[in-house]
Amino acid sequence: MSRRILLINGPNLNLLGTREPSVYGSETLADVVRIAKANGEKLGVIVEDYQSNHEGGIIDRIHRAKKDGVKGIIINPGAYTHTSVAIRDALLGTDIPFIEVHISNVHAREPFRHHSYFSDKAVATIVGLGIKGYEYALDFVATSPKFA
Ligand SMILES: O=C(O)[C@@H]1C=C(O)[C@@H](O)[C@H](O)C1
Repeated sequence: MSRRILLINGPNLNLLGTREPSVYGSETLADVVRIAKANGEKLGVIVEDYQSNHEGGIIDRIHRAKKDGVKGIIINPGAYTHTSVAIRDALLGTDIPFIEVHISNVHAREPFRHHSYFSDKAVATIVGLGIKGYEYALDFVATSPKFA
């Protein structure tokens, strides 16, 4: 059975394409999802996608992923990166390995963006590579035994 991978994007990432293009680029979230699903086909994995501006929705989706047999999560928590113990706990509580992705280089931005509640528990973090970061993450999640 194909490996199931969940792509989660947090708040304001639905605005990609028009949101601060100098920081986040001009591609849309639909572009990110389309590319991920196409690459998933090539890699022989099933890519599910979810975006929410609400912390509880993200938590509930992570809980459901466990039940659904998702083997890996690629998550850009958006601003919740810097605030959400609750989403951290959902990932730890379901024990699904994950890669943290940020489109921008958060370490080169405002100090409050330098801390993540996720990075120490992530298999890997990819920051500053634009939406390409999602592609690199999927390549790894689809092929690494860490997500088998
Ligand atoms: O670069 C990104 O993808 C992250 C996206 C956001 O929405 C910000 O709140 C984060 O601080 C950075």
